[in-house]
Amino acid sequence: MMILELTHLSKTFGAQKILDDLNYQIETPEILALVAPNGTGKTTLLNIIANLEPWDTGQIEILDKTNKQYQIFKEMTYMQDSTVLFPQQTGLDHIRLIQSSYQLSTQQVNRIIDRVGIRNFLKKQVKHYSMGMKQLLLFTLAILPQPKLILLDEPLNGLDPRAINLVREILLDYHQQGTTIIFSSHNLDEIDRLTDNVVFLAHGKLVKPKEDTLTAKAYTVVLNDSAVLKTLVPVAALTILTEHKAILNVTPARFEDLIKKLAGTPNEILDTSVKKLNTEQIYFQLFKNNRIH
Ligand SMILES: Nc1ncnc2c1ncn2[C@@H]1O[C@H](COP(=O)(O)OP(=O)(O)OP(=O)(O)O)[C@@H](O)[C@H]1O
Repeated sequence: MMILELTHLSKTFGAQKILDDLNYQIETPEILALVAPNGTGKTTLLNIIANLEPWDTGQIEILDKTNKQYQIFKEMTYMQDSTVLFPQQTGLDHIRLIQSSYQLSTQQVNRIIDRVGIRNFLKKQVKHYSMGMKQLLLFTLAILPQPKLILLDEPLNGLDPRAINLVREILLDYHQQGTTIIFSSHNLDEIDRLTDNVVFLAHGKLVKPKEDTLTAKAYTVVLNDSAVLKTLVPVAALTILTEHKAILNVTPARFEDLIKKLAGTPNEILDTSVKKLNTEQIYFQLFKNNRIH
């Protein structure tokens, strides 16, 4: 069964092309992070997947059903931003609404409330919630039905480190039980803690960096005089750590070339370690000026 299938998806707002013949498939349960600069179209894409926003062309299938069938919401939930909450209602009112829509047992609901640890403020009206409290309520609402697919739009926003840890643990648990999680975030360190499965929305497409598509690797090298690298490596690709140690962001071919050039000289590279690029490094490669439009 296909969990999510996006086929030839396009969307424009005026002159701005948000999605451009985008194709993407998820076949097995995964945790997928969606990353792009502000205003690129992450929320728009999630809204379109949930059929809350019209799109121009293309098809979306969720668990082998078109997303135009409202039944998809039996198997999928979507954590949007806090504007979807009702300020006059309590947290508990929101939870009861989900409980009755999905016919969840009180035992299941209580277990999840306690796991997220939000019981102490559930009787307050949402208008009196802090941003983090709203986020935790929204998160609880999204996980309550234990769906097969959860979309989360910036779920970590406004959460303190303990809450972030908790959300991470719960998402990992759900994933282990077979739930697919797609979340957007600007918190790149947190993304790396949660998953190494990251897609970047760039030029209207979802770009997945694979080993062979990475144009650079980070090499940490030890040599006699690290300053000598300034004459051989583009400044932007070089971070000098100490007199003898530097980090190079260069392609494998360029690195090999450098080793050959320095071999047998007083500045021969004495030791090397290679690090896979983290999401932040890939982000800055893809979105050089933090803008793609
Ligand atoms: N209803 C709309 N009408 C016109 N333009 C819109 C509309 N909704 C969104 N946009 C534009 O589409 C672009 C993508 O917006 P979107 O909210 O999807 O970005 P995002 O990647 O989620 O951004 P952020 O990281 O800031 O949350 C933005 O330039 C935004 O101004």
